[in-house]
Amino acid sequence: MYVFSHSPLLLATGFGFTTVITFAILYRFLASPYRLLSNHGIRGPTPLPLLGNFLSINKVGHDRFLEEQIETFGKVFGYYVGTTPKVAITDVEIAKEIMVKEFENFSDRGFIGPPSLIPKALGVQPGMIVSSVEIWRPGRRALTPSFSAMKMKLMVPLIKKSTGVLLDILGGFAESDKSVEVFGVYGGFTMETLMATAFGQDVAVQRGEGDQVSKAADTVFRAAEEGSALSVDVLGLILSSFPCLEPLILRAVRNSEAGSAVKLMNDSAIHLIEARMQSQHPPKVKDLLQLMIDATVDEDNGDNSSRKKLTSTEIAGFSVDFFLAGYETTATTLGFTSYLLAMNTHVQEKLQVEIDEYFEENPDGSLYEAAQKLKYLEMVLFESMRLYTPIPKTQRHCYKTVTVGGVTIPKGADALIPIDVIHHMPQYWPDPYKFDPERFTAEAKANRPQLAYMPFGWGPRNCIGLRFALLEAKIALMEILRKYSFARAPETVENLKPSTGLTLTPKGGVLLKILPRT
Ligand code: HEM
Repeated sequence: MYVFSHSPLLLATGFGFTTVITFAILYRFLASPYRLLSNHGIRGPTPLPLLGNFLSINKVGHDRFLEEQIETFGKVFGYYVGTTPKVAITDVEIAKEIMVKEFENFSDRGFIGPPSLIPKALGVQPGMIVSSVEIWRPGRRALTPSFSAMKMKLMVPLIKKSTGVLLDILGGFAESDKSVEVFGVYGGFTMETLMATAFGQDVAVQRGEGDQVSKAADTVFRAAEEGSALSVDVLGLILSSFPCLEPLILRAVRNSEAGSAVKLMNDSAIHLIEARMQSQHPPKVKDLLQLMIDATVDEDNGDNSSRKKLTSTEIAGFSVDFFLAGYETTATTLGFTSYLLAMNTHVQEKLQVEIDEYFEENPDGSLYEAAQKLKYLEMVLFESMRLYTPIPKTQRHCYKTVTVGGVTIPKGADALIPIDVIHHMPQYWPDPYKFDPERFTAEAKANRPQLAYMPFGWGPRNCIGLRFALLEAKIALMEILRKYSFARAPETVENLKPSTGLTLTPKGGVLLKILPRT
């Protein structure tokens, strides 16, 4: 019996059996997270253990992957990045319920890649973009009045000042007949504007002059331009499947050039804010920084009984946040719009007629009024942001299993709203890749569901800088187009292929000619 039970055959069989059982248990363990969505009736592509659908996403790109799944599964489907469950929502009514009606259950964005890690890695106060609802709510409540239409009027002199420098720079290209890489030029412009407004720093960034802070800002800008070695999807995969690696990733963020630059910006902002708080002489021109210093927030639950000021650390977190959220998005909006105007000269001419007529009829008209009144300018900008959506995706983390529009979204899943995919859906946008500002007449807008267009997101957690961004972009375009026209350069590519990360950027930039208007 003893000898029999230890025969090599039996040993081998026993070993094989144990191995099979071990693999079966391991597979079951590894596959278990992937039952969440199907258990709630959400269909989607088959995930692989640990990787989820990462390989398919990586192979064709996130956008193409989403389009393929819509073809197979319809407007709502589920997939996994690593083990993180995602429910992609391209049904605009369901998106609206998630972003507005069910907001309390979807109040955070959850993990959105590198930006989520920055505050944790650097030990700085998170701003609004990545903060959880407890930090976000009082901050947003305190700062919303700083972005009101009236307060935005105060920003005009600062925006105008950096627009003046932008005009000089473009004028230089017009004179020399050299092609200009517009994305780089606009990056300098939006950075200088944000340095002046959100950091209270008067630095000639566009002229290449810079102090420590603007150099740090430039480092962050370049890091974003070059793209992170760890993409949003790769980081999502690593952290969901191998959470034990988080300390390593945090260390990498801390030691990166961009990480040190953000830390420097944050620390300098604290220094500057504290100096301003102690000063008896607030600045003559109110900037965003001063509005934040002046802002107050309810300490109790909204009964106005006691109000407190934001601390310097909190304000610094918001300043850095506004910088990160505001400079590249507005710069790329201006870049893509300039490209589209160069490629569609009839639109550019119509826009110039609108601008010229307005200023002929209102020789003393303010830039702020003009920005509100010029309808075609807004139509052009809106269509540009539809075609080239600066922030292609947003998301909301689900805290409690809930059924919206007949779809049950399980607790722990991210509801992903692919704004750019919605912006190209043929049922709302016939011939979706055509540039056509007429899609934004009042009549055309009334015939579409509201959320078919949402470049600034939607609901209580939409873009707080919306008014600021539109004002800045409109002022820059008005001032440029009064003096110059954009034109194709020999290097201008016919079909721009932008790359999609957290923001949309054109690979290799865009070269255009600047022509003086006669
Ligand atoms: C054309 C320029 C811009 C575009 C297209 C844009 C777009 C967006 C989008 C899509 C979101 C996410 C909204 C959502 O999840 O529903 C967002 C959030 C945000 N944006 Fe913008 N943005 C722009 C400029 C700015 C500027 C200039 C600032 C600041 C001065 C800014 C500050 C923020 C902040 C702080 C958030 C987070 C809001 C929150 O969580 O409450 N953005 N933006």
